[in-house]
Amino acid sequence: MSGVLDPLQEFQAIKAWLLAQAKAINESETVCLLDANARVLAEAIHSPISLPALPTSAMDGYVVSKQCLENGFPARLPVLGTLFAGADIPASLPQDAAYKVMTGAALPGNAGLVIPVEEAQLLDDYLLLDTNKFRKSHIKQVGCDLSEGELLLEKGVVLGAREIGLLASCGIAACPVLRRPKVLIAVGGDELQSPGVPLQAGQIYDANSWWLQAELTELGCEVVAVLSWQDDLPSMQSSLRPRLEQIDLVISVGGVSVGDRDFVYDCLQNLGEEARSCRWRLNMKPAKPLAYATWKQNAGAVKHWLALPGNPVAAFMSFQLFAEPFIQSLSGKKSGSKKSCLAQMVQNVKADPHKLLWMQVRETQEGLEVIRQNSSSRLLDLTLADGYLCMPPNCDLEAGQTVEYWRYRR
Ligand SMILES: Nc1nc2c(c(=O)[nH]1)N[C@H]1C(S)=C(S)[C@@H](COP(=O)(O)OP(=O)(O)OC[C@H]3O[C@@H](n4cnc5c(N)ncnc54)[C@H](O)[C@@H]3O)O[C@H]1N2
Ligand code: MOO
Repeated sequence: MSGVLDPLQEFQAIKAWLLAQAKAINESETVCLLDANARVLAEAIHSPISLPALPTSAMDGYVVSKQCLENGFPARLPVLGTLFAGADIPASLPQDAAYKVMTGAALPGNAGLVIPVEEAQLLDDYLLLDTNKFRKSHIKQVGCDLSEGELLLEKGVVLGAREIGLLASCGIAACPVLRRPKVLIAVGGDELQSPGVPLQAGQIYDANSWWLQAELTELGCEVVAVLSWQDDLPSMQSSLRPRLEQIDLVISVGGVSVGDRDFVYDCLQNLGEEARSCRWRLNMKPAKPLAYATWKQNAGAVKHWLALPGNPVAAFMSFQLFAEPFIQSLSGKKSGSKKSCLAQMVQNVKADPHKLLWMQVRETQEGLEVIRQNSSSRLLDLTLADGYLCMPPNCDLEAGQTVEYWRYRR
């Protein structure tokens, strides 16, 4: 793909090709509403009931029948009792009397008007209806919020508080959701040490498996295991192979470049006869090297491997640009793509003459500010940033210019 296309087109083409490989996992399970948060709906859901199911008072007040209203005003009506939410409903309202009524109380079919307490005139326990001023009935008619059979949620919707509330309001206690993608995290390098353990000379702390677990959990994946490989191919293969049966996706970080001990692509090429693998060195910074493989395991299940670069910021950007949308597709999410925002630049920023740059940006009162270092390893930049923007080669940015950027989830 490279060589013919400019860096932005090349990036877009690779991303589109990768996303075309990520078919939604087509297995579902039923979960109760409490466990449905952040899950992806496996089927469209229609309302089994109308809301409200009966005419209902929208106010605390007095209710009179349609016949009362036809009788005309002025009228002086005795108040026979009170209708409460959840209590028994009279079969019909009388034509010459009123009831006191509370918000949410179901009403008989011939209810014509609810007069809110604040607007009602009472004399000696009689309701006085002496004007024609009542413009609103304050009665919620059957199905005015939802009618039976109405589409509530489409397949692929990610369930959150609003969706769960809607389902609960229709009496739905459990719903079908797609199985979460099962992901294996693989990081490696002889230099890696776990946080919490003192470093030996030449060692560094493993950062990648940690942010990656946080990202994957937030995206609704099941992280099946976190493996750390040593820098030799046989041990890498022997630690990974037994795990491949039980996963949908491997995300590896590191070992994908051209170093003497970068064995990840060798691993990708040895995943079985039907395996297909690709590697790229994109003309961009960060997130230059990338590799991908897909293969079928014994039972025919399709598996994927996304190999991201080891430099932590490069890996993080590679995750944002490729892995996150890939996982959204795999998860069957209806609207997986990150929405962009617009803002005005605070300062001038020089583009690279040849490469596409992904720049970390911070939102300020004055506008959008670029965090200038654009380092592939400085994780501090990510914590200072609110998002990132794309600078194609030679496309300098000027102060005051409106630019598109993508915001991090938090
Ligand atoms: N001759 C070339 N060398 C390099 C190129 C190139 O095009 N030609 N590309 C550079 C770029 S860009 C990147 S990005 C890196 C990617 O290399 P790898 O994916 O093979 O990653 P490693 O070599 O394993 O590690 C790179 C760097 O990141 C540190 N690292 C690795 N894993 C972790 C981790 N889990 N937590 C924290 N830090 C980690 C590792 O120690 C290295 O410093 O290649 C360049 N080289
Ligand atoms: O992607 Mo490397 O991606 O510049 O550090």
